[in-house]
Amino acid sequence: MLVIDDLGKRYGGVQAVDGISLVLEPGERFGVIGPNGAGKTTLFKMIAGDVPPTAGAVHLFGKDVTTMSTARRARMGVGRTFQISNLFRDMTVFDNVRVAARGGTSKARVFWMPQRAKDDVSERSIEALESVGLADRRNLTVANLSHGEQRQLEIAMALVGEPSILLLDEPAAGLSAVERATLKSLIENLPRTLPILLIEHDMTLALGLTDRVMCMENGRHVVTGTPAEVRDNETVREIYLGRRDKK
Ligand SMILES: Nc1ncnc2c1ncn2[C@@H]1O[C@H](COP(=O)(O)OP(=O)(O)OP(=O)(O)O)[C@@H](O)[C@H]1O
Repeated sequence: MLVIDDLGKRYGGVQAVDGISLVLEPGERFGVIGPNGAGKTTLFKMIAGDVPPTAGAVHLFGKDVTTMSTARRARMGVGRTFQISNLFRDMTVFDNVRVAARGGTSKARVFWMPQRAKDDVSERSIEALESVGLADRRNLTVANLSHGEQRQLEIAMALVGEPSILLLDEPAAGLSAVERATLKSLIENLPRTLPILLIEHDMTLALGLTDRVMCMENGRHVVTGTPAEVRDNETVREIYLGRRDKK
C-alpha cells in the first residue's frame, strides 16, 4: 500500500528526516512514534505530499508518487487528517463533511451540484459521521463542538472520500484523557481492511492501536517492531523517559 525508501528531508542545516524506510501492508495499522522534533510530522508531510523530500522515494499502491501533488495523492485514495485544524468553524458539522466529500474547499461547490450528486454526497457524509459517532451532532456549527469532537469530525472528513489508506497526524494532540479514550475506540472500530499510518507522540495510544510501530529520534530510525517489542526496547524507554542525551 505504501513503501517509503530511504526518505530524507533537510531544512537548511537541519536534517529533519534521515534515511527512513518502511512498508505498510494491506490492512496493516502502523504507528510512528518519537519525542518532539523526531521528524514525525516532516515524514507525514512527505507521505501526504505537503513537502517534497530531499532524498529517497515514496510509493503508493505500487506507483512512485515522490513528486506528485497532495491533491493527486488524495485522488489516488489517500485520506488524511491535519495537525492544525482545517475545519470551517462557522459551518455545520454536516456541511464540513459534505465539502470534504466533494474534495473541495468551497461551500459553494456543494450547493451548485446537481440533486443526484448532492444526495450521494449527503448519504456518504452521514455514513462518515456515523462511523465517528457524530451523526446526531450534524446540525451544530463546528464552533460548538468540543475539541475531541472536532478531531472526530476531521477523521470523518478523511473517511468520506472512501480512502484506500488513512494517514492520521497526531490525532490525540491536545485531547483530555476521556477524549483520548473516545478517539482510541473510534480508530479501533474503523474497518480492519483500511490500512492506517498513525503518527503519534503519545506512545501508549500508538502502541494500543497498531500492529507495528517505528520509533524515530532526531530524524533517524531507532527501532521497528510489534508494540510489545517497541515498548520493551531499552533505547525507546530511554528516549521516552528523557534520559537520553540529544545527539
Ligand atoms: N519548515 C521547517 N523549517 C525548518 N526546520 C523545520 C521545519 N519543519 C521542521 N523542522 C525541523 O525539523 C525537525 C523535525 O521536526 P518535526 O516537526 O518533523 O518533528 P516531530 O517529530 O513532528 O515533532 P513534534 O512532535 O514536536 O511535532 C525539528 O528540528 C524541526 O525544528
